[in-house]
Amino acid sequence: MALIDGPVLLILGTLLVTIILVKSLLFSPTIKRNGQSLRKPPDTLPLLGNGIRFLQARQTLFHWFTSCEKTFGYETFAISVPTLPPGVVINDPRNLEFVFKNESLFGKGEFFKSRSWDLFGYGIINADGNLWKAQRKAGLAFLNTSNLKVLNDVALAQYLDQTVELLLGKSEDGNVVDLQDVFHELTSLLMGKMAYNMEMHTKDDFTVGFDYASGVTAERFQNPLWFITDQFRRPFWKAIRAIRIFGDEIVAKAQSDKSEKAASALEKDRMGQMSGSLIKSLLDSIPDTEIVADAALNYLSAGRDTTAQALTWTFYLVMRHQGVRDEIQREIERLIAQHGGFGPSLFAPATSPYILAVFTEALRLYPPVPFEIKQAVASTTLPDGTYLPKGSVLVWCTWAMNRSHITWGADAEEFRPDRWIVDGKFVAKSAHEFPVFNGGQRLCLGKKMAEAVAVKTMAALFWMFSFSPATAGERSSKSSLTLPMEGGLPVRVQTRT
Ligand code: HEM
Repeated sequence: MALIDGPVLLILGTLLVTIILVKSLLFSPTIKRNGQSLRKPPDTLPLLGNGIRFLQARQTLFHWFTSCEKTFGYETFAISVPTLPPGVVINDPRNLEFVFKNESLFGKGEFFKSRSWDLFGYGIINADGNLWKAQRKAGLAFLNTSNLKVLNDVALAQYLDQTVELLLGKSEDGNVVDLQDVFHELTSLLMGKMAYNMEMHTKDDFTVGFDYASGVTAERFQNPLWFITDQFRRPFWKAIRAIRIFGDEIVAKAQSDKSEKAASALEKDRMGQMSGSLIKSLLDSIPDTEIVADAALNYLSAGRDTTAQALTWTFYLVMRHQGVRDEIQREIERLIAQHGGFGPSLFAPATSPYILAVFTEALRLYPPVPFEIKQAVASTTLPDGTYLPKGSVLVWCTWAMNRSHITWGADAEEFRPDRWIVDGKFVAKSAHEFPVFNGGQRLCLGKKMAEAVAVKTMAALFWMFSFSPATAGERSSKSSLTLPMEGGLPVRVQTRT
């Protein structure tokens, strides 16, 4: 579905043409390579540039970036959208390595912040400088090695038992179950308890509102007139209000937890001691509770939605590849045989190379954060000689980079987990070749957590159940800042005999 249609498109079109004319009179782009202008995608229009293309549905845009990558290979090319600063798309891992290594030259920038402000506010996704440092430090404390062990071995094990119970019920009554919902419930319970000491569910008003607001925010990056059109989207402002109220509730709950007697902490079990440790760290290091609330909401979005979506795409792909399913089974059986039984700490990224490879390969084809946008804080030159004036927008499309034939070979579009295995071991790629978790100083803080949660969940569920799709055909993603599956993933589930 296109983002805008009918008469609205006509009015916006007229407005756009006016803005373009003014802009082209006032501003001439100066992005160059070796003194020459950069090549543009073949369908670039005079004056409108790639503006119309960006109004199209998100999935169509992914395909467009992928076809541009096929046309240009690693060559950096120019894109232009009316009302926006001049921009480039990079596909060469060398250029991305430069961006990751020179974080101070490429900020989130006004382009990103202005669009995501309503949703992310002062949170880490939007923050630069000291505000970013304080939130990152609190996150590092939450995700330290001993906490991760409790999170995986105790909390996840408990919530996975609940998931298994639910699926057992579905296997008995033969009803269809939406696996995306199942995974979202699992990660909501996990993040809610461990990070905030709260019970959170996938159908909570906050979650539904956040999902909707994320979709509208994503469309802002495609619609150059978002600041006008969004004024009339009342459901969006309602959702934003609900999100803010929930942020305040998280902080209020943490403050009241904090004022409980310190002595009671000594009596708690390991899970009790870790519960709420992210929000505690945030409150300890940031005096302003408004910022703490934003930080808490950002962490929730970063940690739970991405992981649930990644698991959904993984199960979708495995259901379509019986050979991969069989290989997962062999790895599970091998580990169980080695250890004499099924235990919660048996399956981890380090012990289960093939399961980790399956998850990583699904992330390659369906990266939960499919685009990244930065803005040049100062004029700079990329390793390939592209000169970017201050303020230029720099985009990389992880979705397209992950399908590059140059990086991944002729079978880049195929789901082939074996590409990650060498001599029986999982071999990772560098962040600039495989930017699914970002890189440099802003490498995703939850990478290890996501991988550990995924491996355990896959092992537990594939050991117990077989899954088959309840609907035919390919699935695609819906509009969002991340990559939720449109319509969820309806499946039938059976216990394995
Ligand atoms: C498969 C799952 C995940 C994927 C693919 C993923 C991917 C990413 C990406 C691409 C970014 C950079 C976003 C940007 O700056 O525009 C990021 C940042 C971040 N992620 Fe993850 N993430 C995942 C899971 C998690 C989990 C489980 C957590 C834990 C709470 C987490 C916490 C964060 C945080 C705090 C940041 C901001 C880091 C910073 O700016 O310094 N992520 N993630």
